Amino acid sequence: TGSSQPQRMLKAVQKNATKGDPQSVISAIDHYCRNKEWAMNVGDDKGLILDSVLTEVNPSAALELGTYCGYSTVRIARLLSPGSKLITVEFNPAFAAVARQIIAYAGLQDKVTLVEGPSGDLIPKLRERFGVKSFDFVFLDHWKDRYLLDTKLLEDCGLLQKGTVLLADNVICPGTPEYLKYVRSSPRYESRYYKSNLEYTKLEDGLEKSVFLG
Ligand SMILES: COCc1ccccc1-c1cc(O)c2[nH]cnc(=O)c2c1
Ligand SMILES: [Mg+2]
Repeated sequence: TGSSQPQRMLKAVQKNATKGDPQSVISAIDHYCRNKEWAMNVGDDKGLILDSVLTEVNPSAALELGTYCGYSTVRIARLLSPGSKLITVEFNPAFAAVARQIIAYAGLQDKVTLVEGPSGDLIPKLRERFGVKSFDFVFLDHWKDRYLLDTKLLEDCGLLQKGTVLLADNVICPGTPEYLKYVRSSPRYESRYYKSNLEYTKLEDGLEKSVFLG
């Protein structure tokens, strides 16, 4: 049996990036996925929007749903202020194993806690396990049919506070219609669409930024 795509991505990072240099890890993954093998990282186009929203929010407690190989984990963690933390949740153990190595290669392991398991089971345990009061920023990039369920779960667990920013990937492709309808119609959210491209393609995709109003 040969290597998996995540393992090939890790090899590309180890070959082409500089240990401890997050930007080189990001560039190595983007180069590999654009020129060798497409992969479902948020990518460089949408990544610039993620960077700008992240910089604006400057969260002390951030949550990512859907780690995959850790590309957006590295993009987020590299911009966190000292002492700020990112918790990232991944269901697939093979993805998590590669992500841990890519996050460590970037030198960001002290800012990131990777938790393996289903988001629906883990979200209610984040407070007791990690002492999280609430999140300032949430990046949704996992199963599209979990976006709305997990958003409601975060609300019900009191893990969102007035001003918390939710940023959702893939709201056009593959698409998250129920989630969009909810955040755009609920009086509890102020929502805005950032048009972009599906990673490494010319197809449309975008990010939806939704501020929780409390
Ligand atoms: C497995 O489908 C891959 C794919 C194929 C065609 C179009 C989009 C996607 C896609 C793109 C993404 O950024 C994604 N992000 C997170 N979880 C996903 O399942 C996901 C899927
Ligand atoms: Mg995505």
